[in-house]
Amino acid sequence: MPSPDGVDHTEVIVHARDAADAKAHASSRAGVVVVAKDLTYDVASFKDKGVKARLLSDVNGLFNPGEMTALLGPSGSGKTTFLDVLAGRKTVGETTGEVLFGGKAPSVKFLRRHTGYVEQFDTLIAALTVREMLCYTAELKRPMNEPLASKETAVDKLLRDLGLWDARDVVVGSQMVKGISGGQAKRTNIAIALITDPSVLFLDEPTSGLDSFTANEVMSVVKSLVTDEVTILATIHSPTAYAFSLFDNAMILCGGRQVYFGPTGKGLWLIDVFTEADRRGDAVAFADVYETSSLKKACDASTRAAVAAEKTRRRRRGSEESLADGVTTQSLADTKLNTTSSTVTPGWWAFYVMLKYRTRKNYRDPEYLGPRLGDKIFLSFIITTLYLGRGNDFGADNVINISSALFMWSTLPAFGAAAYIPQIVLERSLYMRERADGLYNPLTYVVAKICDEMLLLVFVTLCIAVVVFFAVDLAGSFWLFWLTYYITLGNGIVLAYLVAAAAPNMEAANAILPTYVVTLLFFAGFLITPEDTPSYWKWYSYVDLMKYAWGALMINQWDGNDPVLFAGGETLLETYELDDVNKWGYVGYLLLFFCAFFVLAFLALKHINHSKR
Ligand SMILES: Nc1ncnc2c1ncn2[C@@H]1O[C@H](COP(=O)(O)OP(=O)(O)OP(=O)(O)O)[C@@H](O)[C@H]1O
Repeated sequence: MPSPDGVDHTEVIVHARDAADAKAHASSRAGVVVVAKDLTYDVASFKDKGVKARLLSDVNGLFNPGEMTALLGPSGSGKTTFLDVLAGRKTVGETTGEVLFGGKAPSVKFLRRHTGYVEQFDTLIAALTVREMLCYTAELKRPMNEPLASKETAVDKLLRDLGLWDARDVVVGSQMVKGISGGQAKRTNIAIALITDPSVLFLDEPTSGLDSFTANEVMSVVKSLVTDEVTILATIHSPTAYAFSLFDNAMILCGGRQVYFGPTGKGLWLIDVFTEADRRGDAVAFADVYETSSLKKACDASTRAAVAAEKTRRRRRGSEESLADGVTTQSLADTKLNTTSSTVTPGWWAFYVMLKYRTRKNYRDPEYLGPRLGDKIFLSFIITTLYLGRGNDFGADNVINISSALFMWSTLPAFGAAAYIPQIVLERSLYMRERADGLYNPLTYVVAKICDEMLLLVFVTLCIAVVVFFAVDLAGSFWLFWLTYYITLGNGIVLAYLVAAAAPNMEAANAILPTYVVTLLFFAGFLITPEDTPSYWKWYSYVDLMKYAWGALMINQWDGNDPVLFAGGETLLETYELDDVNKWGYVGYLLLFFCAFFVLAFLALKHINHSKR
C-alpha cells in the first residue's frame, strides 16, 4: 500500500500481525478472541421499497484480548452497523458469514452478561445522581455476594478515573431538568459499561461531543483497561492524534466495505484519504485494491489461523475438563462463553435494587408524583362536594345522582391511566439498553414498575376513598368501595403499560387508550340498560371491566335499600340486571382482568421491539 512516508506498510502490517498472533495465543488464555469472518449484512432498504440494502460486505477482522481496535471511516460507512452485528444488537436484517467469540458463535446470554456496549446516545435515569446511576448498575450487574462497600469502592474509582468525581452528586437530568453536561453523560455511560468488568467492550463514538482534552482523557482511561482479559472495539470519528495513537489496530470501512485492517502505526492520514475518496465516489476502488492486496491475504490467513486455534483449543479443553479438577483462567473464559443466564443477579434481587434506587427517587420527585396524584385528589374533591351527604337518600328521585357518582368513581381510574403512558414510552431506550446489558429480564421490569405505581397508590387511594365514602355518606362496605377503586386503577395502569408497549409511539398510545376506555363506558350498563342493548353488542359487556367495577359499587350501595323504580315493581338492581349478583364476585372479575392485562403487558414488553436497529 503506497503511503506518503514511503514506508512499505504491507510488510510492517504482516510483521505486526505475526506479533499479534503470538500475543493472541498467549492472551487467549484469559480473554475472548473475537473474529468476524466474511461478514455481510443486508437489510430492507428504507430508500427503495422492496430492495435490500447491503450495509456490510465481506468484512473480516481479528480482535484479540489486550488490544484496542478503532473502527474508522467516513460518516455512514457502516461502523456502527459492524459494531452492532458483532455485539448481537441488530434487531432487523440478515447477517451472513461468521461472528465468533472464543471460537464459537456467542449466545445472547453471553453477550448480555459479559460484553459491555457504550451507546452513541446516552440512556441514563434522569432522576438519579451520577454516583447513584453507577451504584444501581453495579448492584444489578456485579455478583450479589460482593459486599456493597466493595461495589462502592469500584464505583468511586471509576468516578475518579473518568473525571466524574466532582459531578458525582449531580443528577443526570433531562431536557426539562438541568443536570450533568453532555460530556459527563458520555463518561457516565462509559463508566456504566466498565463497572461490570466486561470481557469484550464495544464503544460507539465514545468521544463524540467531548472537547479534545476530555476526549483524550476518556480514551486514556479506556486504554488503561486493556489487559489480557478484555478486548476493546471502538468506532471513532476524527480522533485526535493522541487518541489515535492509543489504538493498537484500525479497521477502516468505506461504503460498508473494508479498505484497511491492520496496526494503526502512523496511519491517521489514511482516514482523510479514504474520506476524501468516499466523497468523490472513489472509495470502491480502494476497497477493490484492498480485496486483492497482500495485506488482506495476510489478515485473512491470521483470522483463519486464529479460528482454527480457538476451535482446537476448545476441543482440547473439552477433553481436558473431564480430567482437570481446578478452575484455570482458560476455563474461566469458557465458563463465561457457556453462561446459561443473561443476568448476573436473580430476578428478586433486581426487583429489590430497582425499588431501592428508582422507586425511592420517584416518590420524592414532584414531577413523578404530580400527574399520578393530582387528578385523583382534584376529581375526588369534585365528587365529594357535588354529592355531599346524598348517599343515604334511597328515594327513587336520588337514584340517578348516586348511580352517576358511582359511575364516575369507577371510570375515573381508567381515564387517569393516560398519565402512566409517557414513562413507559420515554423509557423505552433505557429499558432496551438495560435489558441488552443483562441488568434484568422483562418480567422483573414489569413487576417492579407496577409495584412502584401500586404501592404509592395504596395509601393515597385509601385516604381519598375515606373522604369520599364518608362525606357522601354512601352505604355498604367501605372496603369494597376502596378495593373496587384501587383494582380499577391497577387495571388502568397495566392497560396503559400494554398500550405503551404495543403502540409504535406516544401519539398512537395516547389515541388508542382513551378510545378503548370510551368503549368501556358505553357497555358498563349505566349509559344503556342491559335489556335495551342490541343483541349484537351484548357480548362486549361481558369483557368490559367497567361493568364489573360499576356493578359491584351499585350492589354495594343499593342492596337492602333497593328503590322500586317502575309501576311494574321492578327495582333498580333488577333493571340493571345486578340482582342475584355477588358483589365480591365482581371484584374477583376485576382482579382477573388485572392479571390478564398484566400478562399481555409483559408479553408486549418482552416481544414487541420498536427500535429497528
Ligand atoms: N434500512 C436501510 N436502508 C438503507 N440504508 C441504510 C439502512 N439502514 C442504515 N442505512 C445506511 O447505512 C449506513 C451505515 O450506517 P452506520 O450507522 O453503520 O454508519 P456509521 O459509519 O456508523 O456512521 P456515523 O459515523 O455517521 O455514525 C448509513 O449511510 C445509513 O444511512
